This record gives sequence, structure tokens and C-alpha cells, in this order.
Amino acid sequence: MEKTLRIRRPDDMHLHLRDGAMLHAVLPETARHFARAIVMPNLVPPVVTSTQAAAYRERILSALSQGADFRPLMTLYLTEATDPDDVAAAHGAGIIHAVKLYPAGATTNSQSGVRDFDRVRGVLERMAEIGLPLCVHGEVTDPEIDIFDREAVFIDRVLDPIRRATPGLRVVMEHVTTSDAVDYVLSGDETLAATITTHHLIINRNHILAGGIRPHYYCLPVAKRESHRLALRKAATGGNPRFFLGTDSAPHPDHRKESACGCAGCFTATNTMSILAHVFEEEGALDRLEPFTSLNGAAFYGLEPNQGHLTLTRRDDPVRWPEKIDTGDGPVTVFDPGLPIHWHVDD
Ligand SMILES: NC(=O)N[C@@H](CC(=O)O)C(=O)O
Ligand SMILES: [Zn+2]
Ligand SMILES: [Zn+2]
Repeated sequence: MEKTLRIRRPDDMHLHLRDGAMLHAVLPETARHFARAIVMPNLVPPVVTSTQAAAYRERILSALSQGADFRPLMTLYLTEATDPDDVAAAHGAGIIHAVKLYPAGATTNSQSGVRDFDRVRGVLERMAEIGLPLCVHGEVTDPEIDIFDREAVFIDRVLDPIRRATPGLRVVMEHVTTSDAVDYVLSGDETLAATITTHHLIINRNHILAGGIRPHYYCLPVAKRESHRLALRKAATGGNPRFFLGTDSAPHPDHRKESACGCAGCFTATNTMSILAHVFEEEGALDRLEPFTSLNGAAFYGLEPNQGHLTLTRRDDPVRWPEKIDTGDGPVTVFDPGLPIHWHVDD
């Protein structure tokens, strides 16, 4: 039976748009459904100054097709040399909406990230004063720590000390993958929130490793065991306004993923809204899809909800999407949820 759901147009609060040919190829995939996105700054070289953020925003706007209704919300990449005055000026001018913390070496293009957290204390204190959110890739990089434990250890060793030392700092734990992170968010106050990706609601670590290694399911933080996936589903669909969508859609050309040392990232921009409707229906929480995708994130970032709407219809025939997106850097594989999805996004 057909079922219809009308929601405010969604925001993607964690997105990789890249640059150049890749930007041109992937931007329409997001702009088709999403009205805004928090755009990650991990370009090569990274977006570290307000001038660079403004220039990157212009490149995104000029890559948009005519008539597209999409607003990029820019971020700065925090380094040990970041100038608190530049951050505050960029925020005051409306150029940036967050600063992104990558522990050096934690993920794709994080080599310019932070090694000594004491060195960014001044920036964090200024951000707390002006109410500018810090988005955190929450994994320790200590090689002694098992990759499946790196998020939980980061909370104890790095994040909780930073939050205690910087009262009032608004923090978004990005792409949470564990029940530990969910519990930590629930234990926090209104200054603490988390994004949850689409793919972490679908896959656990077996999808990556059992029966053959599947590079297109490899991302960071890596998917954990099933109990964690279930905790994420509960958090996403549970109605707490401090959990919201950040797809972490992260395009890499196939030749970089299907390799002896494949890089991390799942590309989900194309089919995210259909997959999420499926997940929320399975959890008996379709009425909570709109808060998760379109209201909670905006509220945390101090933005009005989008004016436009998106309509999803459940039909008997499954949704079709291209297996790959062609880009100037080679094909990018679209995330495969591994099951038929029946929620069509209406044009
Ligand atoms: N999530 C990923 O696996 N990859 C992201 C980086 C990130 O968000 O950590 C990327 O830029 O490719
Ligand atoms: Zn990350
Ligand atoms: Zn990311």
C-alpha cells in the first residue's frame, strides 16, 4: 500500500563535497534533496582560514546548477596555528558555522590536525564565548588502542577533559558509532550533540569483513558490532533533539577504495533520504524522521528550519539509483544498503 510522508527539506550536518571535478559531480546528489549542509574542511590543503572558507564557499556556489536551492554552511579546520581572532571574525561575518577538530592522523586528510590539545585551548575558549560549535572527529590515534575502541577511549581521554576545561563549549560528536558515544551524549547537557550517519544505521562490522572484504563499507570511524548499531538506531529514532543527521557522505573514486590500502568513506548522498525513511519505518518512528533530518540539527546550530518541503512515498516497486556516479576523477560507488528500499523521494 502507498504511504506518503511530507517533511521540511532536510539538512546534512556533516558532508564532504571535495573540490574541482569531484565537487561538480557530487554536489547535485546532495542539492537534489538537501537545502543546507555543514561542509567539511578536509581538502588538500585544508580550509584553515576565513579567507579560504569564503573562497571555498564561492567555488561551491558557482558549481551549483541554475535554480538549485542549496546553501553550504562552511567550517574551518582546526590546527595548532589557528588564530582565535580569525575564527571569531569568520563567525561574526557569517562565513563559518563551526570549527572542525581532527586529531592528527585519525582519518582522511587529517595530517594537519591537532597533536597537542593544549595548543588549541585559546581557540576553544573563544569559541565557547561566542557560541561557535566545535565538530569533533572523536577517535584517538594511539596505535596501541584497538581501532574498534578508539571512539570510546577518545571520550575519556580527550573529549571529556576538553569539555570540563572549557565550560559552555558547544560540541557536536560527529558520526558516532558506539553505544558509549550515545550514552555520553545522553549524559550531557544542551551544549552536547551528535550526528549519526545513514550507513552506520545499516551496517555493522560483519558487512565489511564477513565473507570477503568490502571496501565500499569501510569508513572511519569504522562500523562496530551489532549491539552498537542497534544503539545508534535507538538514538536516531528515539526523539532526543541532540541527535541529528550528518551523512558523512564521503566520495572517493573506486580506484582509491578498491586497493591494497583502500581509503575510508561511504558515499551516501544519492540515496540517504530513501534509506532513512526505511530505517525509521522499521523502527516504528516515521514521525521522528523530520526532527532527525530537518529540525534538530538546525536548532542546535541556531538556524530556522527550511521553508521548502520534501515528499517521500512508499511504493511497491523498489527505488532505483545509479550504482556509480561518474566524476572527473573516476567513478564513485553509491552506498548499497543491501536490501530493497521502497521510499521514493518525489520530484
Ligand atoms: N568518514 C570517512 O571515512 N572519511 C571522511 C573523513 C571523516 O569524516 O572522518 C573523508 O573525508 O573521506
Ligand atoms: Zn570524521
Ligand atoms: Zn566526515
